[in-house]
Amino acid sequence: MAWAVIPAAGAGRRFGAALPKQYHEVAGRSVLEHSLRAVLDHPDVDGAVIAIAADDPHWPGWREVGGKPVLSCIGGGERADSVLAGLQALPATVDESQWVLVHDAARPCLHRDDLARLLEAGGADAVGALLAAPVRDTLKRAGDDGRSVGTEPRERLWRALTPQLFRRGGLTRALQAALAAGAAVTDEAMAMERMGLKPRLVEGRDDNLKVTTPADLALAEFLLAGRGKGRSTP
Ligand SMILES: Nc1ccn([C@@H]2O[C@H](COP(=O)(O)OP(=O)(O)OP(=O)(O)O)[C@@H](O)[C@H]2O)c(=O)n1
Ligand SMILES: C[C@](O)(CO)[C@H](O)COP(=O)(O)O
Repeated sequence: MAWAVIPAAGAGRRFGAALPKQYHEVAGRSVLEHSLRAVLDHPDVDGAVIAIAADDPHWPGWREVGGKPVLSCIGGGERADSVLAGLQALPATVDESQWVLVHDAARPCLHRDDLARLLEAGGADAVGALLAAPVRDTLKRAGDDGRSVGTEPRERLWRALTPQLFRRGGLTRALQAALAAGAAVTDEAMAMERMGLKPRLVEGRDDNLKVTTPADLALAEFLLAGRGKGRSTP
């Protein structure tokens, strides 16, 4: 069994709208609600803690979604700070050894099959696991003039997605160590890697996109509407 931590305290600067991207509506629900329901829909997920911005006027104040408990906490300046705050806000009944799923509020298109495979593979792994997608495009290095100065080898390169699945205690300590060292960790696996651990890569769908710019919102709308308007991920 697992709990989820949903980092949802970002300002959405690259999205460039007054309303933070996690609160924009797609396919009948907010981006945040789709992302939350995508993890809560799994029978082995017991509840969620959502890290929101201080004084977030858009936070709906949910106490339960889909019959499962939803807690909230105040996030921090960086995503890692928000995730750590979420871990610390988990119920005391979620002990150190229990699995925690960290899933971006900005990833509403998580497919149930990907979540099921992550929970199965990660739950059997000593370290934990993350959804990721193999790089399938040629990668270019840009020069100062905006021109290609070379091609990067892409063999064995993967794009990290979320959810990422780690045990509460180990992830908490890894994030605390990274933040204390002033290390910029952009995902949970990176914090674990800093501790010398090797999380399992679980291949996920390319359409598990992170809403970052307005164009992503249109694509998320298309994907989610195609799965049934306003329903959880079928
Ligand atoms: N201090 C932060 C920064 C980000 N996030 C969350 O982490 C996820 C991924 O971050 P990103 O896509 O970078 O969101 P923003 O930081 O809002 O976007 P930007 O970098 O464009 O401002 C999002 O669900 C975002 O809400 C968070 O909880 N706390
Ligand atoms: C966690 C993440 O979504 C994995 O790809 C990504 O690192 C978030 O990065 P962002 O810059 O906070 O969007």
